[in-house]
Amino acid sequence: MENPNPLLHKIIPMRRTWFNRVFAAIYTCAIFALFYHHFQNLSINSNTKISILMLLADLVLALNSITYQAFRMSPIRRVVFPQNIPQILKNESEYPALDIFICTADPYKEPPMGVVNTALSVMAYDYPTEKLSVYVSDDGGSQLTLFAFMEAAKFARHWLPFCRKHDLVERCPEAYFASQIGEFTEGRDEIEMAYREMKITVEKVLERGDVNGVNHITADEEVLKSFSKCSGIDGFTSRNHPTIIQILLESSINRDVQGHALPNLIYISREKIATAAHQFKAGALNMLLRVSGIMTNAPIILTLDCDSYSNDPTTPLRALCYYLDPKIKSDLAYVQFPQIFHGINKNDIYGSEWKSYVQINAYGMDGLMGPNYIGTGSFFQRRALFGDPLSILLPEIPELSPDYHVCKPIHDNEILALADHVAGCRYEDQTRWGYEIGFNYGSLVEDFYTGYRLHCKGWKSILCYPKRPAFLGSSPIALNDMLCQSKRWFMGYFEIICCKFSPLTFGLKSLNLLQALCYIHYISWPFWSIPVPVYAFLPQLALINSTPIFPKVSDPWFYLYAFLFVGAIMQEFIDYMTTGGTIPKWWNYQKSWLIRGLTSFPFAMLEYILGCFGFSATGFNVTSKVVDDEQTSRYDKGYFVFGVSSPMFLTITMAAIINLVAFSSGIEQAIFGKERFENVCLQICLTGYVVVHSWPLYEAIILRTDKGKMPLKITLASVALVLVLCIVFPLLF
Ligand SMILES: O=c1ccn([C@@H]2O[C@H](COP(=O)(O)OP(=O)(O)O[C@H]3O[C@H](CO)[C@@H](O)[C@H](O)[C@H]3O)[C@@H](O)[C@H]2O)c(=O)[nH]1
Ligand SMILES: [Mn+2]
Repeated sequence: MENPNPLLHKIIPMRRTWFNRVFAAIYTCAIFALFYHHFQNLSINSNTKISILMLLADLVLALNSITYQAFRMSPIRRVVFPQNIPQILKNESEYPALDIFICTADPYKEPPMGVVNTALSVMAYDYPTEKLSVYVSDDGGSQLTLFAFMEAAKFARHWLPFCRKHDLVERCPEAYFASQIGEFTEGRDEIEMAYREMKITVEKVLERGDVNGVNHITADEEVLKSFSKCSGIDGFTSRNHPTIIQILLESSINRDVQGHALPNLIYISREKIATAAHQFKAGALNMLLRVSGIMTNAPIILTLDCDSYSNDPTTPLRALCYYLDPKIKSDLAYVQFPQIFHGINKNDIYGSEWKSYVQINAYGMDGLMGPNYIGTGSFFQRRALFGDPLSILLPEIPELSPDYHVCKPIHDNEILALADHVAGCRYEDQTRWGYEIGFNYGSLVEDFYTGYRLHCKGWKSILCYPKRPAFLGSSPIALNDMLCQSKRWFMGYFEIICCKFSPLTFGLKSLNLLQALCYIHYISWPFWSIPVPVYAFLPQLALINSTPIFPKVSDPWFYLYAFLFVGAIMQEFIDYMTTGGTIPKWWNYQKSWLIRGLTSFPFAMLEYILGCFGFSATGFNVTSKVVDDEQTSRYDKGYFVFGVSSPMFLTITMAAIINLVAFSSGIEQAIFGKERFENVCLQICLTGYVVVHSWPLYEAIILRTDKGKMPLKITLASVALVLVLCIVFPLLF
């Protein structure tokens, strides 16, 4: 007999929880002891300036470590059983509709073929086709992206049946053709040829920067019409143009080569004028929320970055395992899949996996109110973007309400006119969009902020972490790109700390305490710009000047320092290794924190402060997804890619140099007995730790000759600045 309530999901608590709790208690006590020691020191020490700086640094580290424990109080893992869904949903028509949002912003940083691949991979989902709608938002307002999508719509007619026929797992064409070399699949050669042809055409057009003159375009009148919208207007730029909506595929009309329905595919570039704030990605998402509301109004929405293609066609069914459970659905805002990247090198030299963020901490929040929203790979309940779980907040027009039933076809003139209206750049003026309805404005990490605000309203979220990654995205391989990306995030965190809804005030009141501590942990990341530079320069400069600043080996306080340092590192190490990490990756992740602490964090702080005084405008600088073969090969071999003369390289080069100097000086002092080894032991150990981490820098400064090495300008400037520091230090302290 069939089970009326088949099992869809299950929770598995993690075994280490008790150990975590005991450790948290001991570690917190040790931190309090440290501050006792600090204040004792302040009252007797002659060198108060150094002590105050060290105290400040330790305060930030303490806040970070204590809040870090919140993630470890009740971590859980979950399992889903999508194979049981057919017992509940007997017909395809019973499946809830799914609207998929893909955002892109610049055809030169985000190559249209990449965006097209993402779209094709989700159009081919194992899900009733008539229920799928893919909406592409193009903030670049580019005819090149539109052109690529017109080609993709034609290709989809072949690609979707091909995936279905061979039951492919890999449904992103580029990834499929790259992975299956040598295997025989019937019809593969033909379809690969069609794909390559499309790719060449699109790339040629991109190179020329213009679609006019491509032979088969001029033949098609419909196509001409939409392009004339893009380019026929005087002064048309990506920042100044009317709304462009192009229905590329309509499920009720278009068929694939086997006569099956195709999903809806709609291209939209919202209206832009120079004087209106367009709110970056959050603005784009809200526009998509409205346009999709008018056209299909699906109850479930998947948001994707242009580079996160689907790596598993069953993903929507996994999300459905939660949305089909009425007990869970009532206050479930989103099901978050982790952000996993392809193309990261073997030992992940930049720590780009963000393992603690993506995996370890996410399991921890999942046991509380749920993981934070990370902008991509998230299945939202549309209703959650309108008010709290108990009371719905209705938008200005009834057609935008999450429970409105659309009864006209997409191409209907009324629908199109209304869609055009709600995509207008003045539409949101004097409305609650971006503040109480939809995705939240006010932070460069709109994703994090939106998830946080939803949790504050009482919504929950769930982490779905299947073995096979559901999505794969791209991650920067040039160090400067990576640092600029983190800098943008940290500026976003600053905006959140300082806003009216800061987790430090509003969050603590509205959330469960542990969940609030998790959010505080993240928003306190930018303050790493205090301890890392302090610990990277101060003990070193003091060592060069033979000034001991930590307790000596015979002092009992020495063991406290040792415990705090080793304890923190070991906790991370255990977390890392028990979630499938390797030792080199863990080591590099440590390094990445030191690097960010000297670059992205302080630069974000500086830029944020300058911004407050009106000296710099904060903006969403899109991360480049262009693949540079030369850089990639260097990165794949495990080398840092410097190359450009970025000011952010100055601080890390300075730290590398000064630590080397201090380390040699410390060893010399110890050997020649000027300062007894036990007095400066901790300083020498710390300096040695940084020196070992700085190896890639020494290599890039001295040994490398390739284009990715450290520019000579940066090295010379750093040496000069280090000299200045060495001269100034004895005068100041
Ligand atoms: O004005 C804009 C700026 C960006 N985007 C899109 O936003 C996405 C993310 O941009 P990206 O440059 O890749 O930023 P990342 O830092 O890699 O993105 C991470 O961090 C962002 C918040 O800073 C989140 O929105 C993303 O989901 C998350 O992957 C891309 O698809 C862009 O096309 C827009 O649509 N409009
Ligand atoms: Mn990205």
